Amino acid sequence: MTNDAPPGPITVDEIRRVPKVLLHDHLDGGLRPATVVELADETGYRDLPSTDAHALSTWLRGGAHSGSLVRYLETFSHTVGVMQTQEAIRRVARECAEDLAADGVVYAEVRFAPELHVERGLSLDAVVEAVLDGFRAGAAGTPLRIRALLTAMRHQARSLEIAELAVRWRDAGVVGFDIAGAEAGNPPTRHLDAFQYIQRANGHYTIHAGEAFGLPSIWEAVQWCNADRLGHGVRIVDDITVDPDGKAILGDLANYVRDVRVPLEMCPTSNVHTGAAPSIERHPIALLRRLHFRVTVNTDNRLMSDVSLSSEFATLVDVHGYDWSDIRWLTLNAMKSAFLPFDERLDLINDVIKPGYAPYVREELAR
Ligand SMILES: O=c1[nH]cnc2c1ncn2[C@H]1C[C@H](O)[C@@H](CO)O1
Ligand SMILES: [Zn+2]
Repeated sequence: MTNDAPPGPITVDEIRRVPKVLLHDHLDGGLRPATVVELADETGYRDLPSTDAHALSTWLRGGAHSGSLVRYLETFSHTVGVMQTQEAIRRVARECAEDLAADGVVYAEVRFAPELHVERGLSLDAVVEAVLDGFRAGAAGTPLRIRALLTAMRHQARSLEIAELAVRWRDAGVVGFDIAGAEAGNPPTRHLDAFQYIQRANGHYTIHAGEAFGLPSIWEAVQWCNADRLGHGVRIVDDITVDPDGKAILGDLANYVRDVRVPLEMCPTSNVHTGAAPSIERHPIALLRRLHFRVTVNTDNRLMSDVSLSSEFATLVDVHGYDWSDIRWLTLNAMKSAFLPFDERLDLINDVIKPGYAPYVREELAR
């Protein structure tokens, strides 16, 4: 319910000005196109499909909008290709923080796979160090608080090593662990030892699941691996049927995910590009939000999908009629689901997010 809001439709500029929270964003999926070109030149990376920033971004976006996760992932070889020195990684991380701050993001968890950045001899620790340095420099003097998640590639066998790395850097800006990459054929239980290691260390992890593969992947992530959150999780709708008069009937897994409030890191535009959802109009986010799953809205890959967090919200406003109350609800969901300590989450909710939406949504009427 919107009230006290300025008259007229909600614009992307207005959305940019309210505080937002981003839980699912890949560092190597969010470079500025000009930076890719400049870093290729500086680091001697010769395989770019174009050295013109505009043509390159068109090429990357064309490849990403393929309807297939595997094809989508192929575009990352070029961004990862230019992120093989500490200097380059530091710059990408700094610009990432600057771009998120300029978009009005007040809290972000940005993920990357350290094992992809060691082609020229960097150690895993040196990669993490460079990212955290860059984040600090980019967020300095802005309201943005930015943390890192370490991702292990699910088709590789380094997840335990990456989990150990995440625990080693936990007090310096790394707040969690993740697995990503081609989902089909690489189920979460392949990495059970890594998840259990994090759990024994009282850490947190999210798992990409229910994107390119369906309910068995979500079931494994939740019931075998104990995921704190699900990356995407869109295919949970396969466990929900809606009868002709609109009543939803949930299966056991969907009920469980909703009952224990497993956060869903939804990335609407990316899901259309990888074929996980047929269109924004028919994206499961509408049903899942209506059924009060713990839905959050995210960007996934700002470069490949040509989005920002503000533009994702604006798309939901345009296509699904979301109002300020929806945007606030989704933002609070994200903040509650962050891997930040409870007292810091509470402070951000009470001191930053609620006041930021106060001109648009009256607290007692918020849904
Ligand atoms: O949406 C995704 N699903 C699975 N893997 C992904 C997605 N977006 C990016 N990745 C992969 C490619 C990157 O190189 C890696 C680490 O950020 O994570
Ligand atoms: Zn992702």
